[in-house]
Amino acid sequence: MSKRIDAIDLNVYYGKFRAVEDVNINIDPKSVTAFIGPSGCGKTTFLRTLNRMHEVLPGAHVDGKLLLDGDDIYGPGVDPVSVRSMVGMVFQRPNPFPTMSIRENVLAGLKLNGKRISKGDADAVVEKSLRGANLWKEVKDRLDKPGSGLSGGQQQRLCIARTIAVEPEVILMDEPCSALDPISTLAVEDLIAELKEQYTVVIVTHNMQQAARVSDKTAFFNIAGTGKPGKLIEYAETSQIFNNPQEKATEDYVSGRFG
Ligand SMILES: Nc1ncnc2c1ncn2[C@@H]1O[C@H](COP(=O)(O)OP(=O)(O)OP(=O)(O)O)[C@@H](O)[C@H]1O
Repeated sequence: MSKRIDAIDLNVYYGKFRAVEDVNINIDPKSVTAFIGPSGCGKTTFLRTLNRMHEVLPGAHVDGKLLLDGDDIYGPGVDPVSVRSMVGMVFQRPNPFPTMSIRENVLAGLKLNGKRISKGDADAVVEKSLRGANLWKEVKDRLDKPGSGLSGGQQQRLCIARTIAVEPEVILMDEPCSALDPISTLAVEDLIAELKEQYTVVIVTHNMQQAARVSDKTAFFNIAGTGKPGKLIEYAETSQIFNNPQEKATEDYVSGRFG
């Protein structure tokens, strides 16, 4: 339930504009990897290539290879929908479906994938996913109430439960705590530490303390100037990136000298 990711010479475009240039990175299964870097350096753009979400925009495309346990997700005949069921995504703002109950929200991804399951199996998926998202105890007595009635932090954990319910191999998180208060942030960070026991987790964060707290490895992206592509500058153990970076740009960024 956890796959390795290898990007090989990956370039990412919006039409003719190359937003991210020549990324080579190897991400281990059952680990947390943080993407950091200044605004506009392509963190989110690159993250969205990992489950083929990037290409849903008109003109957006990639070249290079993106291997999931050795299989190129951009290979001929690969169905992007099946890629997205293996590689789930959690967004910046919690986005539960507002008219659906908590229970329906957890099951929404499965239904979208066209899976038909019995009530008993659905109950088991709901409980397992909410437990996996550290939310079960808080909501078990109100599963039929709207998901939108939860706090922001609970809603984000509900979105994580919805992601887990489809049993992905990889979970991508795009600034998952940026709309949350510190206590909810801590709950999601604790959860990320648990998720890596089963999944490959990749998180974009602007919060360097958060990257230092939750990730095993950190990738620092940078951009030379407006209109230039973002590049992966340095990728290493998180402790090395923060305590002993090899590149001056990394050191300047993590020490707060720019960005
Ligand atoms: N839909 C789009 N169409 C065209 N260009 C885009 C689009 N989305 C992003 N870009 C451009 O791609 C580059 C990378 O943007 P991206 O959002 O990936 O950076 P980021 O590092 O995630 O930034 P931030 O930290 O501000 O979220 C930027 O130059 C941005 O303007």
